[in-house]
Order: sequence, then structure tokens, then C-alpha cells
Amino acid sequence: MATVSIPENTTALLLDIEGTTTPITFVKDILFPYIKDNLEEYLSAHWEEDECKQDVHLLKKQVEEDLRLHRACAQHSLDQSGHTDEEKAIREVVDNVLWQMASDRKTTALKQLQGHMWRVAYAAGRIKGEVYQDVVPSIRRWRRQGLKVYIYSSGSVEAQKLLFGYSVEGDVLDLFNGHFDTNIGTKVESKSYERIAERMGCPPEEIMFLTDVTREAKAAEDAGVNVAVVVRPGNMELTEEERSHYNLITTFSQLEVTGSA
Ligand SMILES: CSCCC(=O)C(=O)COP(=O)(O)O
Ligand SMILES: [Mg+2]
Repeated sequence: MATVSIPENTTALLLDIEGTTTPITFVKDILFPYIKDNLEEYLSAHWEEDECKQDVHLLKKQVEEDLRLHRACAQHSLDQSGHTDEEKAIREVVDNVLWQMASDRKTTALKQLQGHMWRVAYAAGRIKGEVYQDVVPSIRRWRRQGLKVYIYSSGSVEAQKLLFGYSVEGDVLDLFNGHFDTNIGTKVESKSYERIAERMGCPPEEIMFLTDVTREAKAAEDAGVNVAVVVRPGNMELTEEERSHYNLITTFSQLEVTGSA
């Protein structure tokens, strides 16, 4: 198994979740179906609570933005009048959320609601966060070697903490120095990586980002961040050009700090 060097000046590793620390199938076959199956019941049960009201408010803001950019179809828009009865309003939220999920959108509004819904399932032991076997030992090794380790996922920070707090390996939240989500910007915008570097208090060149998505890798590279593309079973196929351009790893154990044995 070929090793890939973590550049010598690196002080922090930044990790994607889906397709990188965690199988895509966990997200697509466990997490997302949970939302689809429980959405209407969840909204009905929590509709009058502040947190749920804020989630719905954020979804409405997203619809306004989508309409402004001509992205939303009329039947998937939330009612803007505010003069609708509760059942109809819930139905509209359900339709909008399912529409967003069908296109695998990564909006902050969608991800915030999903995070709140998963909380109950994790706490009740109905879901355990999957992580590839190489993930925890590799991160522990990097931490011993003095590197900081952060997560950057489209999943909300709350959803990230649930996944690692209730993981198949137990509570492994101590692995991470911090978490970032789309509140800092989308993962395909290079500005997001500049902001993350600012928040970490280091230049982008000291960060190495691991992801399965080459559009994210390109955005990070454009910001000056070093990247390795993670190839896991079920991840999107890479083109020949991508395969030759990026450092590829199939497991975290391949990543070695330069100069370490
Ligand atoms: C953080 S758990 C939920 C995963 C999720 O909703 C998602 O969109 C994953 O996106 P990623 O940026 O980790 O590929
Ligand atoms: Mg990913």
C-alpha cells in the first residue's frame, strides 16, 4: 500500500464525512430514509416549539432565495402568505424537504432540520454513526504526532457531533479540535476554505483537506489548501485526469507525516 506524505509544514487536517470518514451508504440508506420516514410525524409533534419554528423559518428563507434565483418549482415552494392552516403548512414543509433531499441539496436550512431530527434517533440507540475502521486509529496517530484534526461537512455541526458522539466506536468526539459546516460557506467555494484557515488561525498552506468530491478538492486547492482525494467503495468514479492530478488514498493509514517512520 503506497503511502502519501502529509506536507511537512502541515498543522491541521480537515476531514469531510460522507465518502471520507463514513460510507456513503450510511448516509443514503440509514440517515436519509430516517428523515423521509419520520418527517411528517416529527413536524406535527414539534410544530409549536421554538427550535422547529426556527427550522421552518430557515426553510422559508431558502425558498425565497430559490425563487429569487429561479431554482424552486412552484409546487415545492413553501406558502409565503402565513395564512394557511397547520396541516397544510406541514404538508408544504414536507414536500419542500423531500424535494430538496431528492436533489441531494446541501442547504443549511435542510441540514439544520435533519440534525435536529437525528438527535432523537441517536440518543435512543436507533442509529449509530458509522466510521471506517482506519479512521479512529489514524486520527489518534496524527494527534500524537502534533496535528490538529477538524471536520468540514455539509451536515450541520450538530449532526456531525451526533455521528461521532454516538458512533460504532463509541463517543470519539475527543478526536476533533473543531467542526465546520455550511454556515462558513459551501464546500465547493474556495472562500470557505480561506475562512476556515482564518478561524483555525493558520495559513491555508498548513491545512490538508481529505474529501471524496473533486469539486470540493478543487475549491480547497484554489484557496491554497493541500488535498488528498479519498477513494472508498461506492464513491463517485474519478476521471483519468482527476486520478493523475490528485493524491489518492483508499485508507487513512496511507497518510504519513513527512519524516515519520
Ligand atoms: C454529518 S452527518 C450527515 C451527512 C450529510 O447530511 C451530508 O450532507 C454529508 O455531506 P458531506 O459534506 O460530509 O459529504
Ligand atoms: Mg463527501
